[in-house]
Amino acid sequence: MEITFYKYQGTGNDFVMIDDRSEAFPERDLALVQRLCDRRFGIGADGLILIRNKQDYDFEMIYYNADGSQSMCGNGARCAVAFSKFLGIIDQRTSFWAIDGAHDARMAGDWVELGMRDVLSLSNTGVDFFVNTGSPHHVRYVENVADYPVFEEGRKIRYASEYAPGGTNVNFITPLLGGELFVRTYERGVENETLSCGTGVTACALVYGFQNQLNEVNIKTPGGNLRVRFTKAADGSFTDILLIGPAEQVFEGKISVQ
Ligand SMILES: N[C@H](CCC[C@H](N)C(=O)O)C(=O)O
Repeated sequence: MEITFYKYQGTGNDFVMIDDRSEAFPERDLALVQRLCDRRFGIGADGLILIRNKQDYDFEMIYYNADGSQSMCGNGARCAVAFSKFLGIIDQRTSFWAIDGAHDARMAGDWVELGMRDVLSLSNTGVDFFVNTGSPHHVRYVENVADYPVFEEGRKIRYASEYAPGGTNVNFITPLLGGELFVRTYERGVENETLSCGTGVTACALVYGFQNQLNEVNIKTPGGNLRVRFTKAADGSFTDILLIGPAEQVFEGKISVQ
């Protein structure tokens, strides 16, 4: 089977994107997903995204982590919107379907403004925080995230019994001067630090915004800068959440697989 794919990246979180409106891709073949995401034996990516038709929506995005597990992916969703524009499925605005439900988004030049699902509440876990922004996120403040052992410490929390059996993503944050946050993330399903995590920076922005009476947070990640806007309700919930950032097509390719 020959597969035409497009490689996209959103602040260094990278994805194999496939126009699968023909539904030819074997969506249960997780070994194939793992192979395509393998950085030595395949194309190489943090995840793989299928674009499919969906009644009542412009498209559906099906996201796989590199290990074949599925979740919502904020950076991947931004790339899916840019890819759908490239394919001519959408123009400037869209409503699409993902594993956590419907999302609205709009193109803003090379950036994408992605509507995230409402978040009902943050929770405390020890001195840390937990919030689900379409995928689960543990959030920990650290003294200097630039020098922090993200892989080692992130892995411990990801596999902690409190999160069994599904696990969680893990974000470490250090506030910078000027109200910006520096975030580094250990990602479940990639089982490593990624250069950024969209649902992760959204989780961090909600935690920081809640504590500092903000409704917009600029986030620095090793892969680039993102912005998160939201409305805090009196009941502790968050609505009108926007994840704003770039999405770039890096290259197009074909790959033959058995
Ligand atoms: N690894 C995450 C999904 C991808 C999240 C990340 N790539 C993003 O941009 O949101 C999980 O399994 O929950």
